[in-house]
Amino acid sequence: MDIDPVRLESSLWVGKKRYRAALTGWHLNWTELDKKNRDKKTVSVPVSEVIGVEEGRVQVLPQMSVAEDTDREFTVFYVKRSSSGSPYGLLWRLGRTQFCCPSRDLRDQWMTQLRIALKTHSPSRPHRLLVFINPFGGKKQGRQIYHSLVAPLFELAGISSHVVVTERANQARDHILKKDLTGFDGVVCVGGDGIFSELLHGVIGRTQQEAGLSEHDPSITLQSCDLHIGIIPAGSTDCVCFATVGVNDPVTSALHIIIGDSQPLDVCSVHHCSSLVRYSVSLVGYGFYGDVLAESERHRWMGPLRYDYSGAMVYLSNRSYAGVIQYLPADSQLSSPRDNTRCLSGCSVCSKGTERLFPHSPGARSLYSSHFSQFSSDTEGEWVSVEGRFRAVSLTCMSSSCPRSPLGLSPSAHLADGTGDLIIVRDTHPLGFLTFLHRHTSTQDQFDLPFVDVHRVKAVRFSLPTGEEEDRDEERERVNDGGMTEEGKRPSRSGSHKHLVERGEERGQKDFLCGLCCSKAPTVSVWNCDGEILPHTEISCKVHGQLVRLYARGIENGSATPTRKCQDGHRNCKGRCVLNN
Ligand SMILES: CCCCCCCCCCCCC/C=C/[C@@H](O)[C@H](COP(=O)(O)O)NC(=O)CCCCC
Ligand SMILES: Nc1ncnc2c1ncn2[C@@H]1O[C@H](COP(=O)(O)OP(=O)(O)O)[C@@H](O)[C@H]1O
Ligand SMILES: [Ca+2]
Repeated sequence: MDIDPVRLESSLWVGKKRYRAALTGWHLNWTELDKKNRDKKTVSVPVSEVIGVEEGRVQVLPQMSVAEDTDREFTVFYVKRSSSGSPYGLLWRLGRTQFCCPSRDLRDQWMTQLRIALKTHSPSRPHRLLVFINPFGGKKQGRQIYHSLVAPLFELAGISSHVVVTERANQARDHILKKDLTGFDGVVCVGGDGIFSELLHGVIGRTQQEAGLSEHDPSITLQSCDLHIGIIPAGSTDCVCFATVGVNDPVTSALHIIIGDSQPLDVCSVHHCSSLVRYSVSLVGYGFYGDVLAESERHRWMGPLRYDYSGAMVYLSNRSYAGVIQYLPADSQLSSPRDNTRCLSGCSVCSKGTERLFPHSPGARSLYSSHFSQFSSDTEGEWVSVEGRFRAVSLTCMSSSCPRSPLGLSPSAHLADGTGDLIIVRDTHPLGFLTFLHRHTSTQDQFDLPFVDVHRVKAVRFSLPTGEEEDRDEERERVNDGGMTEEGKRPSRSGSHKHLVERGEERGQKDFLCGLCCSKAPTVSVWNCDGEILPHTEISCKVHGQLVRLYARGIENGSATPTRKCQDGHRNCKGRCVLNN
């Protein structure tokens, strides 16, 4: 049993009020005392959420400065939860309390003990970070967001950072793959899902290189990555941040990074023939989502609004595509995409996933993962095949919630359970499809429609129906031209973009406004892989459980995240009634 002794207790002043302050191993508490020494209200801060301790009365913004140092005062900075701002996740803010001690000696004791407690109880905090800013992401405010909101917090927490403002697409990915990363505890991006994806590819690629594993072999169990990834949201969709933190807020994310939170994340690898094409964490989508992305690339100047405009255009173009989907179902005893649960911080489904994946001590984790993970059984089971015409085919490893769809593409998906959710929207009339899309914006169940199916899966394959297979020469040409860089066949984002937009035009996707009046609709769509167009139509996907780690902790339970009504009509039961039955 852990013993949590009181290390220091004394009477301190905050402003004109007297407090009894106590530092235990795990918590810093201060209780207001009335004139008769009776307890009034107590503030309790876990040591793991203390950001920093400074001598004197200190302020941080606009820059760190000592307002006054009477040699008996010290200031404690900590995480303070604020309920305002978002109904979906808790905003974190920097709390600050200035204490005054009866003597300088006591002040020094408090400072020393607090700093020792921080070191002892927060061993996973980063000391040195490599930060990539995409100056063109979202509303182009990445630089300003980092320097005004994030850098002062890192400085306060004693984190040193090396900042790279990117000058081209893929610079962050290449940097992580090739440069010396000695001394860095983690990598951070300031931007959207695209720059995050660069970090994801860099970190996974580098880890496999160092482990001597080939990323191209779909049958291999990849090595999970130790280098953590942090996301400061400054992009257009910011889905990965929203789905792992619950809000898109730079200060909240910076505080999660500082305290060294750690959230494992499932990753889907996408292959074509025997080559890796890309990794994805949020969306691998064909049909509607692919078409929206292809169309939106033409309207980048609109910023984040490009997706709304393109979404409307693609909807009006009323398209469906023929295809053959094969999937390998996950164990339906463990969870289901329709069990009405939410993956929240400390999720028990994901914890069971961790036990299955890494049943031994943390030290044995990497050895175990490469030999015995559940994914040694990822090819076990019966493949199921579905052929038809589809409005949309989507695979997501997480809920993919974002401001546009606060509960996400699959509200009950889990961040780290080793599975993905496959959502199949068969061809239907325009009003039916509009109902499906519209339900993403409310708490109505988008899966409760006769033309929609959802399956929890370990792997998925997509091919064109016999007679409509992709032209092999065209495939080869695209791979050589746009999809990969020369070194080690790693996927290239920008190259593939332009090429695929052009290729899309050849395929009849000239302009959706034109598509509305043209009678000849294209026979194939493109794949949207976390906001990038893939250079292939026929792909196979495999989910790798907990392959990477983010500086996050999942969505905290305190937030009033609205859930769907369960089968018994309860709201916010979070599936408990279903699970209890
Ligand atoms: C009538 C109302 C229709 C509303 C439909 C809402 C459906 C929203 C689902 C959003 C899923 C988001 C999955 C995440 C994808 C991102 O990785 C990707 C790139 O983001 P970024 O790098 O920040 O640009 N974003 C998209 O592909 C946008 C999809 C938008 C679809 C409308
Ligand atoms: N300096 C740069 N110039 C051009 N493109 C860049 C640069 N840095 C990153 N990118 C690319 O920009 C794309 C979009 O970035 P992202 O940060 O996701 O913004 P958004 O969310 O607005 O799409 C990504 O594909 C990323 O690789
Ligand atoms: Ca998952």
